[in-house]
Amino acid sequence: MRASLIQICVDPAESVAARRDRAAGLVRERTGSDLVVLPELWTTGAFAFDHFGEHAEELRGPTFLALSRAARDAGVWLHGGSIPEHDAGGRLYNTSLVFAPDGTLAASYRKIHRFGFDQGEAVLMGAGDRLVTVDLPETTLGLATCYDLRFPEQFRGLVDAGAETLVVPAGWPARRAAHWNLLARARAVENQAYVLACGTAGTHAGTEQAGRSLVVDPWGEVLAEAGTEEEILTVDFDPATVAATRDRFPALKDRRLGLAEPKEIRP
Ligand SMILES: NC(=O)CCC(=O)C(=O)O
Repeated sequence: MRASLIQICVDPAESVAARRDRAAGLVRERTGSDLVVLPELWTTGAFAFDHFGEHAEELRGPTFLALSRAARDAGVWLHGGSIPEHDAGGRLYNTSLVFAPDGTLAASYRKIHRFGFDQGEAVLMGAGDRLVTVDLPETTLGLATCYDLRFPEQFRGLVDAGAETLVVPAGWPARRAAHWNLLARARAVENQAYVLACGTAGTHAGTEQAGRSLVVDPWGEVLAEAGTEEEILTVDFDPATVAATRDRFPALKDRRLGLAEPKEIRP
């Protein structure tokens, strides 16, 4: 299976409309890949909180249409990264869109863990409450977005739902690049799954982006890693390695669920 991660540069000097056209063009050039992945909130920038409302779209808005056509033209599965979505009531969500090769929407996923503590995304956007997997002919994708990477229970839930390839679009900042790499590898090792982690390049809202997109195999080996600039990372991987790894080293079978609550021990 061939995956291409488009680590696009989010530069405030480029308009959202221009970046949308450019991203669609980059997807069209990936004919021959099975799966193409874009990062989190690449239209606005994940840290451009002040612009979330201005650039929010209904689910089937301009970015949806551009990505749907690009997926169809390229004949690829497309994880279109995420958009700032507004629902009918005007509530915002950080929503990922996955398209089938005929351009139809295969799945959408609203980011569950919002970043910012009491600021930014955490107060501006609503939280998703649904784990999402997507069946491709070769593998089952499990969806998560950026800050979700810090919450292993979400990934275990995806694995329990059948996920073998965990896809994580992100807008991860450069100052925590070491966490990005470590957490992506940890999620791959503990879940014995592929991790496709696609970030952005550039600096927006004063936040330098890490780039450093990576693909990790179920044994924790980094198959490919991008630099810090705009780049397309293309990797061939064998989805059958997930089952082979889980058979050879069946740690997932040794889980101890439903343990008793800790007892208070008095001296
Ligand atoms: N957009 C994000 O979710 C950023 C997450 C982040 O910076 C971190 O977890 O660190």
